[in-house]
Amino acid sequence: MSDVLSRILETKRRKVERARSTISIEMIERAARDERGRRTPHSFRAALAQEGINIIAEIKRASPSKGTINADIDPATLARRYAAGGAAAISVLTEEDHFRGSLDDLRAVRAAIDLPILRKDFIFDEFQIYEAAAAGADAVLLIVAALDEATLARLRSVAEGLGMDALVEVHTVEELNRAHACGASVIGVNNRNLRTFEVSLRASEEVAQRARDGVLLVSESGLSDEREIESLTRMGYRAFLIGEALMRAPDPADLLRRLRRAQR
Ligand SMILES: O=C(O)c1ccccc1NCC(=O)[C@H](O)[C@H](O)COP(=O)(O)O
Repeated sequence: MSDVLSRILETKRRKVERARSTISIEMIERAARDERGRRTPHSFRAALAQEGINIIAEIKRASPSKGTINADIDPATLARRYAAGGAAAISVLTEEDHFRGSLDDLRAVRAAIDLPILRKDFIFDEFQIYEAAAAGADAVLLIVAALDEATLARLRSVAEGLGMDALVEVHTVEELNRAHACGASVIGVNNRNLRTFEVSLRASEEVAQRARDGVLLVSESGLSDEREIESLTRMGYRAFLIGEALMRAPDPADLLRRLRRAQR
């Protein structure tokens, strides 16, 4: 596991332990089921399988690779701009120490827009999936590099049991094989190497060549212009996750519209 990932997981473990000592797993599970029952849940997978270019627009205040990106945004206002630009779904980074996100950001986005929401965090415990659902998320991120096979499979089925999707993230073909083994049907390919922070579309290219039929692939990270989207659509991608470029764009709705017009 990369050093950065180990450091993030270490701080996250302490946070989850603290949260678990204030609210029981039964209570958070009940809150999750209540929230899922209160509204017609959105299908993250269906939103990404629509015709054309489907973009998951991310709310990302800061990151380990870039430091502060745009820390003072109002998540609800930004999410409305993303929706106006035709985003298929919204990703909210909820990790606090390295990305300056929070579950409050996710709740604010849930109250503001009517699109599927992904909780983007470092998830290793079902408690975090219940927290995500209780805050209004429709999908969670599961990072293959951070989880053993049994945990990956268990967390995926906890998400499914709540009617949520799991975006199972890989960076290499070896990780893709582990994602296949756990039955993942939505697989995100992170173009960013989490050890070196180097970004290359080769990751998306290599994984696309080995992905099983029927799996919905999402190309993630380092995307900012039409040419990259065009080249990825030629590899078979129709779903993309974009953070920093949208966070820095003077008019994120306009950038989304331009990217969605990219041609094969
Ligand atoms: O972005 C980072 O520096 C980072 C470092 C360590 C673990 C995860 C990291 N990012 C999470 C993401 O997956 C990205 O936020 C997401 O794919 C969007 O990437 P980008 O469009 O490059 O902001």
